[in-house]
Amino acid sequence: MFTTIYALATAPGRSGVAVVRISGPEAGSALAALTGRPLPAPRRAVLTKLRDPRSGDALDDALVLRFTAPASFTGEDVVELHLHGGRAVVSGVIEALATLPGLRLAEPGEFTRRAFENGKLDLTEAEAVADLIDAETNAQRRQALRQMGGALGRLYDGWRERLTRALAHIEADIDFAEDDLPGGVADAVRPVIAGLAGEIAAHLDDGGRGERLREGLHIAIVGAPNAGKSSLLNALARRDAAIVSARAGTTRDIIEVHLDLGGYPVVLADTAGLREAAADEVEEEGIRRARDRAARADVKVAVFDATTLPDLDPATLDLIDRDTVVVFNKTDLATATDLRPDLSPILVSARTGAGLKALEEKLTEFSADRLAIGSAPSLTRARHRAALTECRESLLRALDAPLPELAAEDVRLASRALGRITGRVDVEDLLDVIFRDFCIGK
Ligand SMILES: Nc1nc2c(ncn2[C@@H]2O[C@H](COP(=O)(O)OP(=O)(O)OP(=O)(O)O)[C@@H](O)[C@H]2O)c(=O)[nH]1
Ligand SMILES: [K+]
Ligand SMILES: [Mg+2]
Repeated sequence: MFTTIYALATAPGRSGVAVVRISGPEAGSALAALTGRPLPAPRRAVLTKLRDPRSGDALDDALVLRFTAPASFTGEDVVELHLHGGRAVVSGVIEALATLPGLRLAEPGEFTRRAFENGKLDLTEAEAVADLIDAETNAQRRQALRQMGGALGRLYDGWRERLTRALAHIEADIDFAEDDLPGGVADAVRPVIAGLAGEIAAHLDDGGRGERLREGLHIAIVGAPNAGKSSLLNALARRDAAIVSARAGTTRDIIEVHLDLGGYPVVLADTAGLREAAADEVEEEGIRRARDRAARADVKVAVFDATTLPDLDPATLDLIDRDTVVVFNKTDLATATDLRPDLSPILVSARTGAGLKALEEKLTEFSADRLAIGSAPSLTRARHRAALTECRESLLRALDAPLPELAAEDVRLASRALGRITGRVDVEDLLDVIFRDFCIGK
């Protein structure tokens, strides 16, 4: 039997309204203890006085709402207290709840975990709840909502069903086999397994867009010292995030800002200027980090100082590849900027703001290309990727198995790997890891 848990479900701090959520068998009696009145009808908001059950002290005039099991988010009896969002109101109610028997403060993610354990959500849907709460851009919200609606879970469950039928087929073959039957997987099942292995491979081969969309596209600004990288970062972020100075070698650490580019999440990084002769070991380390970040970035912005044209910094030129946007900066000072059309440079001035819109549009284009989600749901977590890779490997082994018994075992393993993604098979060991990422009250 579950204990009854409670927590502030809204962000801590002063607010217009704060919601305290209670879930478990004692939720109703906790509400009665606070109001001193009979329980209101389920799903009906009622305005009522809340009092400390020990002292009778008035705590708030609150809107209260209850849901009865199993028709609630967690599948248990649930009470929501919509309080005035003052610190003393919230702490008074939380302290009053702590004195009631059978109640305790919820752990991070415990409400959602209970929803999973009570069969209200599969694991991919539970993960999507966390993603929706964390969503900062439109594209992230769309992906989270789709997954929360069960799109990903249905895809994996559908695959699992096909495997279950294939397995039944193989097992029937084993049971009814004549002695002289050829070994391995029967011809009827072979295309089913091969087809599924192919679909999983295609699903895995999505360039990681679902995972990237959750985390943001990593864009690194690179270039020679004083090219104006930090100035450009500040202009794009519309705030003074990085120090700008006329001294070459100003930036050492990586400075990150989070941007919303046309609905796509981007992590834009400013880096140390690249040069051979670093002034000291700190700058040297900065340059090492810059190169490392450039190598790991999804997209690079290579910044050149337009006033030195036609000379272009060779170290920066070296980094240009198909994932690079080339920028000529300081065009407010330069006259000849029509050089090197082969690089398709975007002409900007971080100082005047000229060309920044074109640069933003170009980066939005890159983001859309790498993050846009198609009609099929994309996998969103390394956990899913690992399980799907394992599933596919088992299927390929099944196709090569010399005996139907061995093929059956591989198909069983494949099905188990899929079941662990949605939580259809035993996943007790995973739950702590998955729900650890949630905060208290979710
Ligand atoms: N006129 C003009 N000056 C610029 C422009 N962008 C940057 N600057 C100046 O160029 C100098 C260097 O700018 P930073 O943004 O610090 O250059 P950086 O590439 O980050 O330099 P490091 O961090 O040292 O590698 C500063 O004096 C800026 O004010 C621009 O578009 N026009
Ligand atoms: K500088
Ligand atoms: Mg800088």
